[in-house]
Order: sequence, then structure tokens, then C-alpha cells
Amino acid sequence: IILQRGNLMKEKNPWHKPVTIIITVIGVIAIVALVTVAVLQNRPLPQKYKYGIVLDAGSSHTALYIYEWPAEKDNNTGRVEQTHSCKVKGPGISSYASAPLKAGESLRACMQEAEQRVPGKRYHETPLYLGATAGMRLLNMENSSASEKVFQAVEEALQKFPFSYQGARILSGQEEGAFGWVTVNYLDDRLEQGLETTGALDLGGASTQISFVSDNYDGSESPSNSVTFRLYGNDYNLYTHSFLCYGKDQVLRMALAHQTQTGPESILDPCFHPGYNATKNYSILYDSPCVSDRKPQRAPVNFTHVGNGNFKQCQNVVKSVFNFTHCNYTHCSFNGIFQPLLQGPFGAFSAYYFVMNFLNLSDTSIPLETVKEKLARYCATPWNQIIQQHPDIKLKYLAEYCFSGTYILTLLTEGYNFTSDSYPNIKFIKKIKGSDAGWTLGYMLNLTNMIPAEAPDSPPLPHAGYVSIVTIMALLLLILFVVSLRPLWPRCSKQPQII
Ligand SMILES: Nc1nc2c(ncn2[C@@H]2O[C@H](COP(=O)(O)OP(=O)(O)OP(=O)(O)O)[C@@H](O)[C@H]2O)c(=O)[nH]1
Ligand SMILES: [Ca+2]
Repeated sequence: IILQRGNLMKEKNPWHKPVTIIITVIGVIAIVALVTVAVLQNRPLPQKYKYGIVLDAGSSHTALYIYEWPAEKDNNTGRVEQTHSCKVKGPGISSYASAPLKAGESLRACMQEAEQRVPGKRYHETPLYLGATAGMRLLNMENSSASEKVFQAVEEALQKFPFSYQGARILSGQEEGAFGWVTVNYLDDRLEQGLETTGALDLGGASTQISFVSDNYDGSESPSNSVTFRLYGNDYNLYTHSFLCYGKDQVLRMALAHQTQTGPESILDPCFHPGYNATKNYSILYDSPCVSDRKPQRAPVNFTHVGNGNFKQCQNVVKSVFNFTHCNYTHCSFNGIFQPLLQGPFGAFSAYYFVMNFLNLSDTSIPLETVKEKLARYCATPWNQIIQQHPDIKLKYLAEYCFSGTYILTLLTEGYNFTSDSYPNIKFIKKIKGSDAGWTLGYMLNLTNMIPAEAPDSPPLPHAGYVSIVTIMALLLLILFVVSLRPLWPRCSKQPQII
């Protein structure tokens, strides 16, 4: 007998109940909606950027830098990047003392480039700063009304552009040193992470800065060298000093002036290559507050500048511009200026980099003695050979590398007290992660309050982690939901039984 069970107990399939179907559909829709909303809500928005422009009006030239950062995340570290730089044609603005309007005009081409680079709808909220350094400091000391006229002309020129002009001013030496240090450490992500900081060495045309944090400097000894910061919840007590007149162009003037004391018609200069011979003008040489008190009486109009390429003698000439005789502190660098013991790694930029990179001496793992030997050989190379080897380099730069290299080594070792052991702590750098090392970025970060004093609150989970967890939880819910409906699942109809 074949009994068909299905005929005896007619079971109803619960999935056919409208209520069950509705609940299931709503449940699935709710979970899909939850995942979709979580993913969409947290999807990175299309990037919108903000911009800032800083003009670095240095003694030898002006450069314009454009920075950008994501509009939503002003407070995060390592987010501001240099997107463009423009070198202004011609000399630094302080050279336009006798024709100030030209100082303003000289900036126009780079400002027009900035108009191309910054999106039009951001113009009005893009701050524009001009900071002048040692060239304008010297002009201001020499002739303050001339420096005011230069600033007026520059201001008028900059205000014609559609950016949010925030003013032009001379930075103090302290600011120049401290903002260079901020730039280097910001770009290296050392500030937000509270890591050991890197010291900053900046060599310009008219001044040079040294800035670093030292455990044995709390600011009480020589407080004028102290700058304190609270950044991302960490306190920093920075030592910084700017030596006016110790940029490489002014030191060259001082060295030449020193040598003209002994023979005003002709100088045999060990810092220039054998065979180098040029006629130079006395008034131009002495036209700077760094040397003006040393002009020999009854000096002729011109003097002949002849090279003999001797590194050892050049070191002595360069040393003559430093004064090591007095120190009223526990430690000094030179000219009676306090300096705590050197500490940590250092980044050396601007002319430190230009010069050491040209000389192929930017690798500081080369022992200091070897560096000196290589430089001595370079200085002794005849001038015509140097010209032949570097036909594409400006003669003015080319003539001065022996002098500049000797000055850099003397400044670092005799001036700042780097030794053969600590010399490898220096890195000669131009850029960090695509942004130029220099004071401009630190200056802008400070003026736009972009580095908070306290560490910003960060969400407990990164974006990707958050989305993953929400998705996994939603899937688990879905599975649980489906499993919980198990009693309602259709039973498999049993096979007919044969009795
Ligand atoms: N060899 C070489 N020298 C350069 C270059 N650019 C600038 N210099 C020289 O390096 C020195 C320092 O240049 P900068 O760092 O621009 O100096 P600055 O900002 O004008 O001067 P400060 O106001 O003292 O900071 C000056 O003597 C410049 O003439 C370059 O590309 N190559
Ligand atoms: Ca500079």
C-alpha cells in the first residue's frame, strides 16, 4: 500500500504567508540601506583644496611659493604641500632702493603665474604674504625711508591681484630661524608624532640661521635666543640665532674687504681659482653696512681681484671674519653669541645645499677630512679648466664655489662647533616631500593657525576600519535574521513511504 503522507496532513508553507514575506523584504531592505548609507556617507568626498601664497623676499632674489591643503582638514599635520614655486627675475627687492617701483613690477610675472595656478573661485580666500629677510634688514638699517618706499611699491603691486593680501614686512632673524625649523619638522611629520626634532641650518646671501632643540637649553641663558612653541600638545624650547652679515654674499664682501686692507690696488685671493682675474669696483664692494666701516682711505675706484686657489690660506681668510675672542656664556658659537651644545640631526638648506651639491660633497658620510681634501683640490683647479668643465653654469656662481665651500666648512666647524663625529648628523637638503625647505611654509602655517597647540581629537577608528566593521555587522545581522526565521523555513516534503 502506498500511503501518500501529503494527502493525510496538508502542510501550509509559511513562506507563503504575506506577513512573513513583508517582514523579510523589509529586513533585507533595511540591512542593504544601512550598508549603503554607511559606505556612501563615509566615501571620501571629491577633494577640494585651499591655497596660500608666500613671497620670500630674500637679499639675493625673491621667490613665490604656492601651498595647498584639503579644504576639510586644515588641522592635520603633513597635509600642507607646496604645489608651485616661481623665481622672480632680477635681484632681491632691497636692490631696488633707488627705483622702488621696479621692485613692485619685478613681482608681476610670478603673481600672474599664481593667478593661473590657483582656481579663480578660491582667489578671495587665498592669503598672500610677503616676508623680507636680511637684504631689507640691512637696507632698513642703512636707509629706512628707502626701505619704506620699497615696501610701499611692493604693497601697491600685490594689492592689484585678487588674492587676500595680508601684508609685507621684515621678519626678525628669530622668526626666520624658528619658521625654518617649523617647516623642516612639519614636513618630516615630527611635530604631530612628538618625535625628536631636526635642527635647521639656513644659509642665505646676507644672513645665516641656526635653530635646534637642546636638552641643556631651557631659555634661561641668553633668553633672546629662545623661542617656545606648543604644537600638537608638545612643548618645544627652541634655540635659534640669526647672524646678520654672515650670509655667503656678505661674508665674501667682508673677506674681500679684509684683504684690501693690505693692498688696495690688487688682491691675491686664495679663495678664487688660479688664473681668475677680474676688475672690481671699490664702492660696490663697500656698499653694505656689513663692511662700510672698513673702507681704506684714498681707495682707488677699482681693484684687481686675482685668484691663487689655496684652500688652507682661504680658510685663514674666512676665519678672519669670525671673532672668537670673547664669550660671556657657558658656550658660544662666535662673535660672543651663546650657543648650547649641538644636539640631534640637522637639515642644512638654501646655499648650504646649492654649494655642497655643486661640489659633489653633499654626502656627509664622507669623512670631514676627505671633504676638505676634495675641496682643496677643487680650489687649486685652474679657472679656465673650471669654465670648460661647467659651460652651462653662471660665471658668478662658478667663480665663488671654492670660497663658498670653504666658508660653509669653516662656519660649521669653527663657527658652530661641528666635529668630525657630529658632521655626519648634517643632511644637505633642498626639498622635503616635494616642498622646499625654508622659512616660508612655517610662516604661513603660523599665520593661518594651521598647527594647533593641542593634539587634535581623532576618530577612534580610521575610515576604512569603520566602513568594514559596519559592513561585517550588517552581514551578521542579515545571517542572524535569516537563521531566526528557521522555524518558518519550508520543510522538505518527505519521500512517500512504502509499508
Ligand atoms: N649656486 C647657486 N647659488 C644660488 C642659487 N640660488 C641662489 N643662490 C645663491 O645662494 C645664496 C643664498 O641664496 P638664498 O638662500 O636664496 O638667499 P636669500 O634668501 O636671497 O638671502 P637671505 O635674505 O640672506 O636669506 C645667494 O648668494 C644666492 O646668490 C642656485 O640655484 N645656485
Ligand atoms: Ca633666505
